[in-house]
Amino acid sequence: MIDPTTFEDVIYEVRGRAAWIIINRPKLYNAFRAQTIEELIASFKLAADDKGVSSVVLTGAGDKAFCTGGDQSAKDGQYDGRGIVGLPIDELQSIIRDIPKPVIARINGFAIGGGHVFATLCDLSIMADTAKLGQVGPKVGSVDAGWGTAFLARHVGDKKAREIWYLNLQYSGQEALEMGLVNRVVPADELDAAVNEWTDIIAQRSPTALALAKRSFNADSDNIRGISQFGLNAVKLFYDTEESKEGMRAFQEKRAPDFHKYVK
Ligand SMILES: CC(C)(COP(=O)(O)OP(=O)(O)OC[C@H]1O[C@@H](n2cnc3c(N)ncnc32)[C@H](O)[C@@H]1OP(=O)(O)O)[C@@H](O)C(=O)NCCC(=O)NCCSC(=O)c1cc(O)c2ccccc2c1O
Repeated sequence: MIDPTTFEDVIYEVRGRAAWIIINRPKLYNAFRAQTIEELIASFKLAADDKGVSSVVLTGAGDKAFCTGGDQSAKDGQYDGRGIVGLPIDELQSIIRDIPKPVIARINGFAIGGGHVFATLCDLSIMADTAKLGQVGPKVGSVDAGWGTAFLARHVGDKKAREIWYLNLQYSGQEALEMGLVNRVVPADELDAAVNEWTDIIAQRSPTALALAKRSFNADSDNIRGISQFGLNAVKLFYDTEESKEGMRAFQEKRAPDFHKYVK
């Protein structure tokens, strides 16, 4: 039996017909550690099993960040929990796809690194005009190869996905909208109203039709799950290298990383 009141890193609330799953580590810009991922998985299981819930909202606490990916202060090579890289990140990514209910990313601030991948995986994304999206993997010695790369390219096109991963720029709501990465951009103070409007509409729709539509969209990209598993196993080896650790240390020490000696 999952008891969300015992969660430390995640707030789980049912608001009307929508389950709100809120990453609650605002001081760390809602970066995740292993425990956060476990609580997120548990939250999605609760939402999946609750017949009163017709959609899920994934978001971050506060106004600074949606999620900025793996907690670099909890990482020394691998992360600190179970799973291939010390995070059951693949289980969480799978449940976002497999839950037979639409998942809406409420992008209230930075969606960076693994947070960017979550936003990519959600069925729909509504973004505040003050928020920013971007990838940092090659800047910090990491990569989410699969959902983060190949699935991103399905949304924004191959060239744009490569730009996002190779240059690690940050993109505004308007740019994210233009590249097809989000569905809607609204003023920050209208974000909740926009999310509620969509969860209310979804609550009126046939749950079975929605579940079948979601499964059919997923079927066309399910091969990426295999790429993702392969990528995760490769990243596990990468995390133990000095090259990857240089990226992580540079972020922690607030300096630019020096990767020059690793050029192939
Ligand atoms: C989000 C930022 C662009 C914000 O920059 P800004 O300059 O505005 O603010 P600060 O950098 O000073 O950040 C404020 C404050 O928050 C802390 N913080 C932010 N992000 C993190 C984080 N991820 N971990 C720990 N702490 C964080 C920061 O240290 C500051 O704290 P102070 O105490 O000093 O005030 C910028 O912060 C940024 O780029 N953050 C992201 C950094 C990052 O490296 N993210 C992880 C990338 S790797 C990853 O997420 C990942 C995800 C996956 O899904 C994977 C799957 C498979 C394999 C690998 C994966 C993987 O590696």
